Amino acid sequence: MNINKCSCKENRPPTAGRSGCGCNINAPKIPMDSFKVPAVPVGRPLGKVNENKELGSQGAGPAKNDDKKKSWSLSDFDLGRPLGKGKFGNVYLAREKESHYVVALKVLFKSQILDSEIEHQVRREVEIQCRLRHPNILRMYGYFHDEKRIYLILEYAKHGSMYKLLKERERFDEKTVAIYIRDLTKALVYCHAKKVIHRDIKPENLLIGHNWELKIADFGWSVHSPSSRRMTLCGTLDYLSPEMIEGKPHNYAVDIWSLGVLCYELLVGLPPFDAKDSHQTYRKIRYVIIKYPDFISEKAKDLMGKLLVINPEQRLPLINVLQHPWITENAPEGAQPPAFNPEQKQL
Ligand SMILES: Nc1ncnc2c1ncn2[C@@H]1O[C@H](COP(=O)(O)OP(=O)(O)OP(=O)(O)O)[C@@H](O)[C@H]1O
Repeated sequence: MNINKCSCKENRPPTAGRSGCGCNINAPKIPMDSFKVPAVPVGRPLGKVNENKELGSQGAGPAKNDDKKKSWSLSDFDLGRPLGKGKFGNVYLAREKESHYVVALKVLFKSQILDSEIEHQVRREVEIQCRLRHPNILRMYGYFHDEKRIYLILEYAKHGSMYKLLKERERFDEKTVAIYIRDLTKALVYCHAKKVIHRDIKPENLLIGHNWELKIADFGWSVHSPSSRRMTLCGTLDYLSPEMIEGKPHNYAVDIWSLGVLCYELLVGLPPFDAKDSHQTYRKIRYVIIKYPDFISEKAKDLMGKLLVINPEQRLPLINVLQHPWITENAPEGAQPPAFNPEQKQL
C-alpha cells in the first residue's frame, strides 16, 4: 500500500476538510489536440445572466440550430457570475445567446492540465459524462477549446455542492438521506449498466439541482469496465474501499462501498473512518471499524453494514439497496428531497 505522497506529478490538493487523491499514473496519455474542435479567439462576451431563466434541469440543453456551425465557441455565451473555483480553473454561470439556456461553463487551463499530466483524466471525464443521460447525473452538453483553455458546457446545478450544504447543515435527517441514497443508487445502477464505474463518489462530487435533487458530477476518476487501470493513492482515504487502498483489482463494487461511506457521512456529519492520520484511517477501513452514534436507527445501521463489507462480492447489490426497508420506508417512490433555506434550524 502506498498512502504517502504519490510519485505522480498530479499533486491533487486535498479537498477542503479532507484529502483524497487517488491518481491514476498508469492511464494512457492523450494529447491535448485530440480535442478536435476549431480554435476560437478568446473574448469575454458581456451580458447579464438571469439564472431564473434556466429551462429546468431536465431540458434538452442548448441546441445548435445552425447546421453550418458544428461546434461551440465562447462567443456563443454570455458569461455571468463565478460559481466556484476548481483545481484547474473556474466555473461560471453562462447563458447560450440563441436559446437563452442557462448553463455552467467550466474553464480549465491547458497549461495546468499539461503540467499535472491529467489530459487523460479530462478526456475521460468528457467522453463519459457527455454520453450519460439520467436525472441524477449532471449533464455535459459539450465542450470547446481555444489556445489556452478548455471549456466544458455543463448543466447548471442551482444549489451548488453537497459538500457545502452538508457543512451548513452539519448533518441531515434520515428521510432526507434516504432520498439522496435512493437517487444516487438509481444513478449508479444506470452508470454500471453503461459499464461506467465512478470511483470517486463523495460529497464534493455531488451537486444539488433546481429542485434540490442530487446530481453526480466530476467523472474525472471514472473508468469503463472492465479496466486494467490501477489507481495509485495519496492523501486521506476516507471514501476508498479496502481493495482500492490495498492496490488490488477492483470493480463496480467500489461504488457500493462509497455509497455506504456517503450514507454515514450525510447522517453523522463525518465519514465513518475519519481518524487523526491516514494510517489510522487505513486500519479502520481494513478492519471495517465503525462506531455508530446513538441517534442512528437500527435500519440505517443495517443498510450501512451491508454496504461496508470487506469482500466486494458480498456487498449488497444496488438493486437490493432500493428494496431495503430503510429506503422504502423513508424514501417511497415520489418522495423528493426537501428544500433548505439558511434560516432553517440544523438538526
Ligand atoms: N454545474 C455546476 N453548477 C453549479 N455550480 C457548479 C457547477 N460545477 C461546479 N460548480 C461549483 O464550482 C465549484 C468548483 O467546481 P469544480 O468542478 O471545478 O471543482 P473541483 O471539485 O475542483 O473539480 P475538479 O476535481 O474536476 O477539478 C464546485 O464546488 C461548485 O460549487
